[in-house]
Amino acid sequence: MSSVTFEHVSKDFGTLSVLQDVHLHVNSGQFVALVGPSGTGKSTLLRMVAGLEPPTSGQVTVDGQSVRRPHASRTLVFQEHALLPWLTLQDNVALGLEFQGSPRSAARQQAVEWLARVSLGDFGTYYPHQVSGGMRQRAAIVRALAVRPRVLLLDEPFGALDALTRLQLQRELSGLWTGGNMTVLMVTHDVEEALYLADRVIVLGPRPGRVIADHPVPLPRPRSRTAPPLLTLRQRILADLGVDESSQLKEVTL
Ligand SMILES: Nc1ncnc2c1ncn2[C@@H]1O[C@H](COP(=O)(O)OP(=O)(O)OP(=O)(O)O)[C@@H](O)[C@H]1O
Repeated sequence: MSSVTFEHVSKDFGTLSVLQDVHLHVNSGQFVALVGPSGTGKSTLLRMVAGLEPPTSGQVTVDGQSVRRPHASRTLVFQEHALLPWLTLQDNVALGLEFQGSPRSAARQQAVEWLARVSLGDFGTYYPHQVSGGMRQRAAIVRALAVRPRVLLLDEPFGALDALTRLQLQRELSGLWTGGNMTVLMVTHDVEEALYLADRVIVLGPRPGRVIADHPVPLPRPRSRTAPPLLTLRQRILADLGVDESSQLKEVTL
């Protein structure tokens, strides 16, 4: 587990000011969700923690050390799964473990165990194109978890999935995270997903993105999605985002 701090972080792409003076401290072991309108720099913040994008000013630190380049202790999972198509699910998961120095047989055994934790125990020998989108995304998530990163960065990890699969994967991630000690930063457009999973929901305002609200979610897990405190928080977050409640959307995504 590691703490992550954004200290007065700003980011410009050419003349476009994307982030302005973002100040945020994420405690070691915390699960933080970032929500906000499209184009406010949420993915850019994750890429900065991953070491893929430097801030224009300010700094991003992990455990007090300035992030300068990618490191295996910080893993990024995208919306589009990034499994290697020429490897089976089992070998995809095992690969990261082998990079870390596990002997091949031990890595493959661990990969089987990880896949079983997300109901993919019977699919280890399948190639990515032979399984569904939800199954691929599950495999991508356990591939990231298997190497036991200190910081897990999730960029709309369930965004491309149908609603039912998304709910199922949210439940699985909640279970996996409770058992694994790591710091998680997750970007999502789904306020309910943020409230179901996170310890804290950070709201970014319109571009140039900055933190406009920071809501703790003081509920133990597993959570009921309809718990009254969550519904109250949801209303507050939607108000922060300027979403009109009268639209009566059953499931609100931004
Ligand atoms: N490498 C880049 N070069 C130029 N512009 C970029 C680059 N990366 C991001 N941007 C711009 O920065 C802005 C913020 O992008 P980013 O993907 O971080 O936003 P976001 O909040 O994650 O958006 P969304 O919610 O739509 O995914 C966008 O206008 C995007 O075009």
